[in-house]
Amino acid sequence: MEIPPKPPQLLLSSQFSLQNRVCEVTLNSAFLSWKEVGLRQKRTAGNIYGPLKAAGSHYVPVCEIVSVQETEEECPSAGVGKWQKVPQNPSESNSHAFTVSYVERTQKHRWRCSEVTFHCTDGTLCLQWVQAIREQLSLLTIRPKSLLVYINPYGGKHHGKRIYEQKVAPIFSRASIFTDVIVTERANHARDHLKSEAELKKYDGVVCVGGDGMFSEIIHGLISRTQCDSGIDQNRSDETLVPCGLRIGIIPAGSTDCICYATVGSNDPVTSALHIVVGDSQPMDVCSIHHDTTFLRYSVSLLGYGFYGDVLTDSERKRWMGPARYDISGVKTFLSHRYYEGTISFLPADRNVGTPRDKMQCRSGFPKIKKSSAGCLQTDDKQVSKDKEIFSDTDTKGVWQVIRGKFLAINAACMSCACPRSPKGLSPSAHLADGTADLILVRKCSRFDFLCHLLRHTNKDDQFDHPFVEVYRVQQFRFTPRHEETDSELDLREAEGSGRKRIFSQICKEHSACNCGLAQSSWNCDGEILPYAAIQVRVHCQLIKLFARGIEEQSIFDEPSALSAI
Ligand SMILES: CCCCCCCCCCCCC/C=C/[C@@H](O)[C@H](CO)NC(=O)CCCCCCCCCCCCCCC
Ligand SMILES: Nc1ncnc2c1ncn2[C@@H]1O[C@H](COP(=O)(O)OP(=O)(O)OP(=O)(O)O)[C@@H](O)[C@H]1O
Ligand SMILES: [Ca+2]
Repeated sequence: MEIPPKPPQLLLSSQFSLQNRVCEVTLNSAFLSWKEVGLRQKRTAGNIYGPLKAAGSHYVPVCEIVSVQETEEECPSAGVGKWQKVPQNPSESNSHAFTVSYVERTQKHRWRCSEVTFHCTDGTLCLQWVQAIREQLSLLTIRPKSLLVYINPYGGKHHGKRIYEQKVAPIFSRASIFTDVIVTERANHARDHLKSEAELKKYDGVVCVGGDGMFSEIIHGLISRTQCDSGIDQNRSDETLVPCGLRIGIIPAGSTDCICYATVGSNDPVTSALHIVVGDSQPMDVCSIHHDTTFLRYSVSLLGYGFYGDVLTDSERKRWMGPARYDISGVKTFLSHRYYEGTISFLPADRNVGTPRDKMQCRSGFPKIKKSSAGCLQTDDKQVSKDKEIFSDTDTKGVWQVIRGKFLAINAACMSCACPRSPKGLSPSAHLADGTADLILVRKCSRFDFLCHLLRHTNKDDQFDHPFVEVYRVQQFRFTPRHEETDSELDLREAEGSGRKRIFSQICKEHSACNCGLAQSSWNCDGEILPYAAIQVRVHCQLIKLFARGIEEQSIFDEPSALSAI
């Protein structure tokens, strides 16, 4: 039998003046609330974005209070018309106040730091309230007290430093969070510092101010450090990696900001800062990528060969353009319409984690998938080639599948990859922490068809609903470009019934322009180019944690049912 939750314990209740109106203010272990005295209570859902309101009542969850401070009262100085500070000593003054800063939800999953100031004539009462609220905040042990912050001054539009100083640092200081700030001086500065120098015991989390590339540096530093400390060899693709202890916060200041957008729902620095302050925690899957026995990189967002690899390769030469480089290179790559041949082998995920075609988007508070079910799936390394038509629930479990073909794009998304350019992302139903990635294969098709597919990244239509697009939820996969294919993979191509003569393995990087089928693309790994085309990829369930909570469906405090529970 489920034990009903204890009702919140009433801690304080007093009358204060708020904007020249008398309010009844109440603090219990769950909420700070206030309502105007004399107003008849009518229960309504109130403002859909604001704190919970019921006809003049306001409820702020204690866990969303940023801070509380005694406020220096100001009052008009007689005759002069100037405002003067009132002395702090209660005997010298009859006006006292305290200010509560709290999270307020606005549109598009954005959070703001709002303030409410309560006034009264009793200084001791004010002090009592400040202490009581602070005591409640001190019970929230999930909140970080000390953070290590890395700022990339050259990410996105080069605004990282300014964004941190003007929008984020004041919020951290209001929440009494201690910070050590490092402005990076070169690429990989943050990664190398985290890997070997940083005194991680001093901190409750690491914050990166920058884009996906900067986040990638942070996870590489933290994951490598954790494996090194635990004696794990990252070059072994079959190793079970040790999860990182420290949470990571992302202050978006990059060009795509996909990881921030897909885990918070917006790319707004203030929202991210507030998620850090309240101590949110969102586990996240990470892919490890190997070339034979060499570890290459980790990926959390997009691992893309073909189209997205070519966009990135071209855009790197245009870094000076800032975020616009991706659009220019995108159009150029689209027009070149290159396809690439190769073999994809993959190990399908358990069916209990859903499919990429279901409409179950990853949202905050969704039933969490237990790590054991997704992280420790049994694998059967038998290579069996099958066509997608004969896949079924029973015969694909634990069995490697092999697909050969000509592809415009091969994309693996460990999460939705939602970003301002593509608000639903590359795989709208991919989950942040289920131990799987969605493998999207876009076969050779006409330019027009490919454009239709790309357009669906920007609207509500199903981007997988094309005959030339296949999508699989996988735990592991490997890719072999055509010139490195083994005899059995080439046999498979012959078995496809093309009837053409077998073409022997041949390295043909120069053929990128002639579209003869021997061309080789590069992998775009979270915005970095991988040095090999032949790779093995494995998803590690919940290897890292973010200061985030996933995208909120809508404010839970907007629900009328939530009101009756109070
Ligand atoms: C017709 C409009 C179609 C628009 C389609 C937009 C789809 C955008 C999907 C973006 C998915 C991003 C996934 C995240 C990747 C990050 O780890 C990585 C590092 O930050 N960013 C990129 O690689 C940056 C990748 C940025 C790719 C931009 C591609 C733009 C394509 C434009 C094609 C236009 C065709 C027009 C024909 C006239
Ligand atoms: N001080 C620095 N000088 C030069 N490069 C740096 C510095 N600090 C970090 N970097 C590198 O800059 C690259 C890009 O940074 P970042 O990800 O912040 O911005 P972006 O590429 O504009 O955005 P996005 O990755 O979202 O597309 C990262 O790969 C990082 O390694
Ligand atoms: Ca996932």
